[in-house]
Amino acid sequence: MSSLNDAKRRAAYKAVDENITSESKIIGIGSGSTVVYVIERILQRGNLVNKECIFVPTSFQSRLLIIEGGLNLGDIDQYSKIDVTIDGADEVDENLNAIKGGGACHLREKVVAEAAKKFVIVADYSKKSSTLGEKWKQGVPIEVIPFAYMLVIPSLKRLGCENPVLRMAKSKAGPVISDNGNLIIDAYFGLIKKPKELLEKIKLLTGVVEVGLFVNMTKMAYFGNEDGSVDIKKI
Ligand SMILES: O=C(CO)[C@H](O)[C@H](O)COP(=O)(O)O
Repeated sequence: MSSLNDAKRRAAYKAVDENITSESKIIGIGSGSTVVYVIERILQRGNLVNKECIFVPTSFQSRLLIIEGGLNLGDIDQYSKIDVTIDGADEVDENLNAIKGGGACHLREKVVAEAAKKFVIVADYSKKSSTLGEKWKQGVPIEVIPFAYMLVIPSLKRLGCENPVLRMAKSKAGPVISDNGNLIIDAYFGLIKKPKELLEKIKLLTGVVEVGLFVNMTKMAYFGNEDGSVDIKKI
């Protein structure tokens, strides 16, 4: 296994071991490659423990992971109070603010994170930074209503992004379509010194559904390191 995948797995395993306790009955499951290891660890706990729990997905991908693992699937409409949500991130700063949405799932991820008493991030060492925008140069993922994307692009330029890019699909002609039927614009703003301010400004643009800036939401982050250790940061 590559050192990056090993780091993801170690972070995910530790986060599951320390945060999914016998009290955790409703559990939010994030999206992305690190979350695959979260499910792997949950399955290792065995059916006897897992059958007492409901798992709420944040995407088509995590819904499938839950179903394929034989876990109890729940929807946010039924379970709007979640004990703990564990998710990955594209970049995490020293205050545990994060950029998310590299997998275009940040709308549902934010809902499931906000519904949780505790939101925990799992990531490898490459995601840790002091200021957002330092490592993740692809830009802040912004989910927009298809009808409005041509309006949102110039608005993002006015907010300081030089080159907002409509995310294009890799194995399909045309744009990435989110699980909610929307488009994704990636907007790089350089170093984001004031993430809350930027989030509020983007959120106010007509046509924007959700912004992949998670500000003041994360309680704990687990970072797998190259040497096999895991750094834990708490707020
Ligand atoms: O926000 C996300 C998806 O929308 C993911 O959590 C984020 O992209 C990190 O993914 P990975 O664990 O594959 O690095």
